[in-house]
Amino acid sequence: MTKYVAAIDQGTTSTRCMIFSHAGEVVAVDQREHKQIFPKAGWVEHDPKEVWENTRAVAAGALAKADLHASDIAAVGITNQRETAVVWDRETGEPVYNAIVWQDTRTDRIATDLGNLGGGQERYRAKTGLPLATYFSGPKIRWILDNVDGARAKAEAGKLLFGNMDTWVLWNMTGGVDGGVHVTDPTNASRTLLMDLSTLSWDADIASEMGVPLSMLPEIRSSSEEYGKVRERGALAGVPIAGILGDQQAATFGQACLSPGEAKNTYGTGNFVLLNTGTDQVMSENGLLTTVCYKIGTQAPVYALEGSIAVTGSLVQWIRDNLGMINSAAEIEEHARTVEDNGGCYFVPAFSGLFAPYWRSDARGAIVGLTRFVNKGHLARAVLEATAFQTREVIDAMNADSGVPLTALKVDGGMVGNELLMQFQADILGVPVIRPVVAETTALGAAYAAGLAVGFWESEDDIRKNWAKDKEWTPAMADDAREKTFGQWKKAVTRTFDWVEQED
Ligand SMILES: Nc1ncnc2c1ncn2[C@@H]1O[C@H](COP(=O)(O)OP(=O)(O)O)[C@@H](O)[C@H]1O
Ligand SMILES: O=P(O)(O)OC[C@H](O)CO
Repeated sequence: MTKYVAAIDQGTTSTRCMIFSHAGEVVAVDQREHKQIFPKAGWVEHDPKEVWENTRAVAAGALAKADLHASDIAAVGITNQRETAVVWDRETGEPVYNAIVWQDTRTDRIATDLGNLGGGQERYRAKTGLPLATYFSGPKIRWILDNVDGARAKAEAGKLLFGNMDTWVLWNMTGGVDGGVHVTDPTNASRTLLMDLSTLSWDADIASEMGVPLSMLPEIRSSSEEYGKVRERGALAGVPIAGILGDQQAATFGQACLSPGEAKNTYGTGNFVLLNTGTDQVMSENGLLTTVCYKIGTQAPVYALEGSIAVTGSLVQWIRDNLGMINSAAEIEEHARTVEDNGGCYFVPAFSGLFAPYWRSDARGAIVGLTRFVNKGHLARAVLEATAFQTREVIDAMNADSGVPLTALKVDGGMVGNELLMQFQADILGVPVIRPVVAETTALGAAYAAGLAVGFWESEDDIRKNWAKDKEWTPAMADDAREKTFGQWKKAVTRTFDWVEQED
C-alpha cells in the first residue's frame, strides 16, 4: 500500500514539492526560487516556463530526498499563488506573455473603466464576492489580449488557454500539448472576477464585458477529485493528481479550520486571513472578500471571508534585497530586539496600493514619524509591526462583519518563526496566537485534498486529529498602550493615500 501523498506548492517566490505521511508529517521537501521580474514601477511578472521547469525539478528532488519512487505516492495535490495569470497557445504550449502576478497594478485603468459601466463595482461584488481591483485575474487576461500582438484574434479563434498557476502546472503535468488537462477548482476560479460565487460557473455576461472569450477558461471542477494522472515522462509518473486549492484556502484546510467561525492567518509574501463561514456566503461591509474556501467532491461548497494584505514578508525581503540592511530575513528580529519599541516610526508598505480593508490602488508606501532618534533597530521593528497592524485591521473588519469576535488566531507561513512578531501580534490583537507543529499548512492542505479524493485519508476527522499545537503567545500589552499605537498606525496609513495618478 502507498504510504505517502505529495503536494506541489507553486508560491509567489518559489515552488516546493513536499511529501507527507498519513500522520501529516513532512517526509521530504525540495524547493526552488524563481525570478521576480519588475519591468516598470508597479509591474510584477514571472516566467511561466521557469516555474514549470522548477516544478519538474522539485518533484524529482523531493522523491530523491525521501528515496521514494512514484509508486509510493498515492496522490498529488496542487496549491498555488492565486490570481497570477498565464495565457498560452494550446498547440505549442508557449506562453504568449509572462505571467502577470497578483501584486501587479498595471490593470488599474481597466478596473476603473469596468467600474464605470452601469452599476460596475456593486454588480461585480454581488456576483463574484470581489471588489474591482488590480489584484484579480480577469483584468490581467484582458490586458494581455489588448497588448500582445495578435493575441485577441487567436483567443477568439479558440487557440489560447488561460490559467492561474494551478491550471498551468496541472496542464503541463498531465502532458501539455499531448493531452494536458485544462481544469481549475472553485477556490482559484473565485479569484478571477469571472466566476459566479453561487453557481460556481463562469459568468458569461461578465466575461463578455471583460473581453475574455469563454473558450480560454478552464473547466471548473471540485477541489478534491481526480483530474488526471502525471504524464509518463515526469517524476511522479502515473500518480493521480487529485486536489487543487489556492494557497490560502489550502492553508485554511491544512490548519483544520473546517467549521464555521474558525480562522487562520498565513504570513508569507503577503498575509491572508481566512474565516470559514460554512455554506453561507457572507458579504462584507468592511472591505473583505467573499471567496470559496473549498469544495470537496460533490459536497456543497464551503465559503470564507478573506482579509488579503499585499505586503508583509515581502517588506522584509525588500529591506534585505533593495536596502541591504540585513543578510537574511531572520536577521530582522535581531535588529528589532536592540530597541524597546518603534521609537515613533511607522512603515506602511503600500507597494501595490493597499488591499483589504482599504482597496486603494492610489496608495504607495511611506515611512512616517522619523526623527534623528530613529535608528536601524526602530526601523526593523516598524517593518515587523507593519505586518501585525495590517492583520489587526483585517481582523477588526472580520469581527464587524461576522458579529462574533475572534477568540484566538491560528498562524502559519514563513514569518511565524519570528518570535518577536508573534508576541507583538498577540499584543496588538488582544487574543492568543497559536502556531501548529506543522507550519507548512499550505502544502499539507493540498495534500489532504488529494488524499481525501483517493481514500488515503477517510474524512475531515483525520485532518482534525493530525493538527497539533506547537506554541501559543498570549497578549501582554496594556489596553491603552495597544490602542494608542494602533491609532498612530491608522493615522500613518492615511498618509499613503492619493499618491499615484491613475496608471494608463
Ligand atoms: N524569521 C523571519 N522574520 C521575518 N520574516 C521572515 C522570516 N522568515 C521568513 N520571512 C519572510 O517570510 C516570507 C517567506 O514565507 P513563505 O511562507 O515561504 O512565502 P511564500 O509562500 O509567500 O513565498 C518571505 O517574504 C520572508 O521575507
Ligand atoms: O504565494 P503566496 O503565499 O505569497 O500567496 C499569494 C496569494 O495566493 C495571493 O493571493
